[in-house]
Amino acid sequence: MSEIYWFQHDLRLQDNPGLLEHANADTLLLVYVWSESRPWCNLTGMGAQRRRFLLESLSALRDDLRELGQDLMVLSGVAQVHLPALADRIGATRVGTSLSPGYYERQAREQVARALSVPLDLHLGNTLFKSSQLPFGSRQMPAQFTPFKQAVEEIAPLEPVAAPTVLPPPPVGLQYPELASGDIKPPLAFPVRGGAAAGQQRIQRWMFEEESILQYKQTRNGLDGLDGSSSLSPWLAVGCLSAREVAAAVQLFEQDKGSNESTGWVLFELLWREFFHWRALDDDIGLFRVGGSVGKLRRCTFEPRNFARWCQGDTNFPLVNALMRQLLETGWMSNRGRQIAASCLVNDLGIEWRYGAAFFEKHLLDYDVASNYGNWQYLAGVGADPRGGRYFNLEKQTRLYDPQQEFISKWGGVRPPQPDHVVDAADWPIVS
Ligand SMILES: Cc1cc2nc3c(=O)[nH]c(=O)nc-3n(C[C@H](O)[C@H](O)[C@H](O)COP(=O)(O)OP(=O)(O)OC[C@H]3O[C@@H](n4cnc5c(N)ncnc54)[C@H](O)[C@@H]3O)c2cc1C
Repeated sequence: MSEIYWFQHDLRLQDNPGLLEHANADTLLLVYVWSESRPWCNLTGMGAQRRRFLLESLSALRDDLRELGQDLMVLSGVAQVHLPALADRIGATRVGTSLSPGYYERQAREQVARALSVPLDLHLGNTLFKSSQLPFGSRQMPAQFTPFKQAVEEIAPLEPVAAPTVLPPPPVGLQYPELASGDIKPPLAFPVRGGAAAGQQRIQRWMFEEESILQYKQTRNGLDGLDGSSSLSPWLAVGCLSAREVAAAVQLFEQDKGSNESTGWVLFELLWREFFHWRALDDDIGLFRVGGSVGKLRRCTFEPRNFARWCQGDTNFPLVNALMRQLLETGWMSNRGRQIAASCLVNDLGIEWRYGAAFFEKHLLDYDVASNYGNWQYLAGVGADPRGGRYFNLEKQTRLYDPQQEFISKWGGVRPPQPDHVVDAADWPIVS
């Protein structure tokens, strides 16, 4: 009995129930299919730092698998071509993968399932809860966060499951292409490396050694560096860590060292992640519509020069320039930074939110379809925000979060002034 497990956003051995489901096969082929990002909103490809982090995560997973006598086949292209061909070649009786939100992810799964002559089994993904634990029916996911939180906050997240200690061997006679070797280094300003071990080390350091979690509520709005918040999202996004492991680590910390508002706030933020994940499953293509899943339109435009200036950190707003330069160099921006940069694009520059979301998608180390598009919709007032959008006054944000302008100065945010662009007939607002 030969089986295939298709890794997607779950690049780990520990707490991977989907992988465990295939641990009793006679032979097991482990595959990752790297599909290049689709061209979208005038953008193509993946930013250098995001690509580096993903490559490191794949390489670390492959090393972990090799210690168990297994291997990881990393293929470029589309899953619905590779997986059926491999399944036929090895005579697989079933293929498995874990659930990830997202319209394109669903389409890819369905195309694979149609092209296979054996079943495609779908396992628990990277969420705190499984769908049967949610107290609302599958199509009645709350539209806003507060009712969601109230409905789930008493439910205990699932316990993480241990990594397999043995795995079936891979089928014989297959070629494993070399992984591309990255020549990009992690930036000094945000020195994180992909891989499950690096993610676990980050939990250990931030929570248990430095106990920074105890001050999280006071420090989480900082703009720079690694330590204001957990910085666990890059590992969560590619699945080197599961949300259940992070929740379990916080609970262990609370048992050992005590809880306070800050420790509870990390769990609260994980619920935001959870909310956007379940919403994205419901919203499907609605996540990418200009008016969101509810079709709420706001007046906006697409002015290419202003968009280019925002992307390059060359606007008339020093704080936003610094944030965008930080993103370009490191693949990182703090939560407060993302809110400020997004508000600037949508409110100060009047540009359609999806262009900003697509730029974040390209560059963020922690790009996650549900959290990225969900947060952008929220900011733009076409998503889950009951207030119908957020405006962050840039002068006030600078006074509050960069009063000495150290962050602006570090990232070269002060740019020479530029004349206003001439508005021409091509600048009619987009209304649908
Ligand atoms: C415009 C915009 C785009 C965003 N895009 C992404 C994205 O692509 N991927 C992503 O993981 N997060 C995204 N976020 C949410 C948030 O900014 C990041 O999760 C957070 O900054 C990650 O840093 P951290 O791991 O130190 O988080 P912490 O503050 O330490 O929080 C712990 C965990 O809680 C979750 N979390 C925290 N805040 C949020 C939030 N607002 N929404 C959802 N989950 C949250 C994350 O998994 C995070 O790792 C976005 C926010 C905005 C405003």
